[in-house]
Amino acid sequence: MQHNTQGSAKDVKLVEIQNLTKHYKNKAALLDLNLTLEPGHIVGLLGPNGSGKTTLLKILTGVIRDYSGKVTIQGNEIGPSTKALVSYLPDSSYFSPWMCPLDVISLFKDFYSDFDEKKCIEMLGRLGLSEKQKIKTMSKGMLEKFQLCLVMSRNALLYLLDEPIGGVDPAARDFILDTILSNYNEAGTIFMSTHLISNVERIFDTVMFLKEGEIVLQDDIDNIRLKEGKSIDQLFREVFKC
Ligand SMILES: Nc1ncnc2c1ncn2[C@@H]1O[C@H](COP(=O)(O)OP(=O)(O)OP(=O)(O)O)[C@@H](O)[C@H]1O
Repeated sequence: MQHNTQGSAKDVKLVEIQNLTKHYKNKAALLDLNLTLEPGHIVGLLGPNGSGKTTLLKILTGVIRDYSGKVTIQGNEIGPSTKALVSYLPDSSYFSPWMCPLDVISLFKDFYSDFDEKKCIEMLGRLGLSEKQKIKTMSKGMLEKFQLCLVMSRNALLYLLDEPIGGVDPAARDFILDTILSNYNEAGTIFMSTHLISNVERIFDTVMFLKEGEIVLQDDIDNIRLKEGKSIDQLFREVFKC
């Protein structure tokens, strides 16, 4: 696998996006977006419905390819080499309903050299999930927990999590967030979208607000709280008041 070898490691950003624009037919979902992510951060990607969060995550994953602008991960344009660096939790399930976790784990083991099977099985147990329950019989929250176990069991450089706790009951949310915190590769970065800001903001060190495909705020969470004197949830409600 070819990875970028140009420039010093210090110069190469984990994620670098320049002038990214994505249209669906004639509607812009992302508009001339510029963004840099450094390793070792937990970044919240926040914005109202339809602001472009899923589109941005899908572009970084390589699922969406028809865009303009420059998008690189570790200096490499999005492609097979970057897919190996990225662990992606999509906003919906892509497994066959007849499969059980053990079937999917076996696929992940074959597909990703950085996948830690033992870690995944341990995590399933801690979250109270059975290795043999068919996907089609799982509730939305159970399936979300299972997908999260898979994604967090990779030793990736970039974790892209699209609304990871949307279907999880409130009592389990903190447990899931702690599962995320204690299972990611700390040399990497988590880039996470969520609408459950008050539940999740404690784990972010940086947040960005996306509005109609453009970044309208990006800052360190402590700076925001200091400058604004309010929580991220409160600020979000003010900025995006309907
Ligand atoms: N497959 C598609 N075809 C046409 N338009 C799309 C498609 N997917 C997304 N869009 C449009 O692109 C814009 C951004 O959508 P996107 O799903 O990225 O937003 P989002 O911020 O993730 O929203 P949500 O918070 O509701 O999940 C929206 O206007 C949406 O209608």
